[in-house]
Amino acid sequence: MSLARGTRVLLFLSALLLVLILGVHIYTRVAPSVPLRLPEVVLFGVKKSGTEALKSMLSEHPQIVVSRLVNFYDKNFGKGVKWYVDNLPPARPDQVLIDRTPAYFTGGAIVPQRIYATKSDTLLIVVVRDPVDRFVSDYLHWEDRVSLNTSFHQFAFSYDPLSIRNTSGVTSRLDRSCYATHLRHWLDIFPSNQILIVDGDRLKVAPWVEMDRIQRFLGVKQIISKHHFELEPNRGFYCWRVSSPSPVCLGSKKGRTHPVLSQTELELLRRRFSLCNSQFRSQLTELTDPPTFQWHY
Ligand SMILES: Nc1ncnc2c1ncn2[C@@H]1O[C@H](COP(=O)(O)OS(=O)(=O)O)[C@@H](OP(=O)(O)O)[C@H]1O
Repeated sequence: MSLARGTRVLLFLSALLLVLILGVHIYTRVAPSVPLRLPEVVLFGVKKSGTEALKSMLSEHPQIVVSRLVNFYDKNFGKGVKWYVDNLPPARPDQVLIDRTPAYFTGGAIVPQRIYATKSDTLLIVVVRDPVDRFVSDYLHWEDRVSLNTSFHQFAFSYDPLSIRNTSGVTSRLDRSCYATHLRHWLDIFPSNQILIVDGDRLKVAPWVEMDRIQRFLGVKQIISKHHFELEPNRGFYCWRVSSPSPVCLGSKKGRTHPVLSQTELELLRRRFSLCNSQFRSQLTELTDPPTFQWHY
C-alpha cells in the first residue's frame, strides 16, 4: 500500500525531529557540564613582589583554586571568554576561583576596563614590595634569563637617563616599581572596596599576617594561620604545610641573593621612586584595608 506523498513527507519530518530531540537529550546527558565560570578574583601583580608565594599559599586553602598564568585580559582577550574559561582550572561552587596573572598590573587602562566589562564585581588583589628591592629582583630575574653577566651597577646606572628606550629594559623595570602610575588605572574603574593591596615584604617575614587579611577579604574561612608556617633554616624563607603532606617551599629562583647596594646607589634609586611613592601613599587612603609598609621614602 503506497502512502500519499504528503504523509511520507510528514513521517520523514517527524522522524527527523525525533532524532534531533534524542540527539540533544543524549548530548546534554553525556557531554561534561562546564558552566561558564569566570574567576571571582584576579591576582594582578606586581611582578617580583611575591605573587608565586601567595599563589602557592592560597592554593593550600580548601576553598580556593588559583589558575596558572592565563594572560587573558592582556594578551589573549581576542580569543574570547570561552577560551578563558576553558583555560581555567575546575572549581567547585563553594570554592573561590582566582586568576593569577602578574603582568596585568602594567597592562595599562585597558586591562581593568576589560575585567570590569566582563565581571564588574571581580575582587582584585595586588602584592607590592619595597620598590627598590622589587627593581633589584626584576634585574636578577632578567640577568638569569639573558646571562649577559651584567652587574646590577651596570644595569641600573650606566644608561642615559634622558633616553627613554634602552636596550636592557631598565626603564620598564624601573617603571614597574612606580606603583601609583599603574594602580591609578585600577582605582579609576573599580570601587576601592574591591581592591586589596598585600604587603609583599610582610608576606616574606610574617606571611600569616597577610593571609589573615586576604582570607577576610575573600570571605573564606580563616584556615591558614601562623602554625602552618615554618622557617626554612638554610634560606631564611618560610615554607607552609596546610593540606600537603610535606612542607611547600619555593624553588631557588625565588628568594635570590640580592647584590649589596652602596649608600649612593640606594639613595639614587630611592629618589627615583619618591614621587611615585608619595602618590601611591595617598592612593592607599582610598582603600578599605590599607597596608602599612616598612619602607618610608
Ligand atoms: N616564602 C618565600 N619563598 C621564596 N620567595 C618568597 C617567599 N615569599 C616571598 N618571596 C619573594 O617572592 C619574590 C618573587 O616574586 P614573584 O613570585 O612575584 O616573582 S614572579 O614575578 O612571579 O617571577 C622573591 O624575590 P627575590 O627575593 O628577589 O627572588 C622573594 O623575595
